[in-house]
Amino acid sequence: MAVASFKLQFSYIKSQSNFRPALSKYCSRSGRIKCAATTPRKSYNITLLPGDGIGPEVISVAKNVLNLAGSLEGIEFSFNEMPVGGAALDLIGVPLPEETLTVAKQSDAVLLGAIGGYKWDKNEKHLKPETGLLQLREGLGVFANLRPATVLPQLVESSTLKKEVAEGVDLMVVRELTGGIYFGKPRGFDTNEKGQEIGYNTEVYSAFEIDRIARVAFEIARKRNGKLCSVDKANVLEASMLWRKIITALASEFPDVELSHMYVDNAAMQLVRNPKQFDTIVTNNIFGDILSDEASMITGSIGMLPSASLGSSGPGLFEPIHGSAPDIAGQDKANPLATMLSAAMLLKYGLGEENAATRIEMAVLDTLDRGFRTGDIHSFGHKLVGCKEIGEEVMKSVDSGAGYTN
Ligand SMILES: NC(=O)c1ccc[n+]([C@@H]2O[C@H](COP(=O)([O-])OP(=O)(O)OC[C@H]3O[C@@H](n4cnc5c(N)ncnc54)[C@H](O)[C@@H]3O)[C@@H](O)[C@H]2O)c1
Ligand SMILES: CC(C)[C@H](C(=O)O)[C@@H](O)C(=O)O
Repeated sequence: MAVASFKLQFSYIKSQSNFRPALSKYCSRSGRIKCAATTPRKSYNITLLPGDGIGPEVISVAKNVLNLAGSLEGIEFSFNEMPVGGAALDLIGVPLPEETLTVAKQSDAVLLGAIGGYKWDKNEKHLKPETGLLQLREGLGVFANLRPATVLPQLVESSTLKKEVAEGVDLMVVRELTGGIYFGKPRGFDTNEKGQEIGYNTEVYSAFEIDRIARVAFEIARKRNGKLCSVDKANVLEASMLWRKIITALASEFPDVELSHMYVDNAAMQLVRNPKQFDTIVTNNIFGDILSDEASMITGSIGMLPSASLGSSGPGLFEPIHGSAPDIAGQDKANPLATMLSAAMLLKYGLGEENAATRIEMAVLDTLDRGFRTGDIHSFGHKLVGCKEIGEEVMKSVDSGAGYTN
């Protein structure tokens, strides 16, 4: 089937032509979320953070695709590759070196692979690769994490859900990324009154943090299908009670958006029961982490889901939602499509280069149309290839402009 006919498959993409001006309107009103570059430029500095495990493998092919799609649109990139996570621990002794954060902050956008691995799992908290990633998100101030989950017609068979359940699923998880239990204090280890060891964390949200992520989510829902589901645990947690109160109060500013609320346990169940009921989901940091992994599997594989993390100023951070996959690292088995689609989000949300982004998206669809699959999305009758080969196939599709009509 022709790629062009699938141009609307990524509805988060479809909505972008409307989304960006809407975001700009939002920016000028509240000044709380970064707008992509307003003055078109043709030369950008990109910080590449390959990280650990399959991170370097997926970044290597995504970088080539980004470069080629950019060059076809007259865009030049200069890449600065910096260490983060376990790679930085091994090299410098900390999971986020100061220089990495400085270079990232000075760039136009940041593309990250993944961090983490068995080697560092027993490290103290401040020496864990994951701590480096959280410091990076905090340091860049990227509070809004957009995780689109779209079931592509080519991959319906790769979903573990029945065809009729998975087909046509197209949702966006808007995850709050710099607050909640990930960052809340007090936290730590101690001993209780019985002399037993304890570990504790704090789920805390200010009205300000809820308001700013909710505004982003309402704007996104408005430009998609006008449905926003706020997921919380307001039957138990005070932080969720405030979350629900603030979001409910905000709804009057968005009369065109149909707001609903759902407890997270029910949402987890509903996502596999009837995922098509969801359009845009807004939720806190930890629920968003879990629900987006769950949503990824509806689409066939966690190796398909990209993400964009945006703040009120400075560069955005773009990364696949998967981890470093130590079980397949170094074996050329990783699916790099999530990272390529993250590169497309970088072009679109981070730089305002919609045409180059569309070139990548269409090339991914064309490659799938031509039957190429990595192991995680492979099904009968398709060509099983590795990370490098599917990367080369996507490059061919970008080069030929298959499915791309400007
Ligand atoms: N953003 C990040 O960098 C990030 C996200 C999640 C986990 N992690 C870290 O990654 C490490 C491993 O975590 P995990 O195993 O829980 O999650 P994971 O996402 O790395 O892997 C889960 C499963 O999905 C598979 N998988 C993941 N990405 C894939 C891809 N692109 N292609 C094919 N298969 C893929 C893996 O092989 C594995 O079986 C941990 O150290 C964790 O902290 C990092
Ligand atoms: C590695 C970890 C810190 C991270 C998170 O929990 O946010 C990961 O699961 C993700 O979703 O990017």
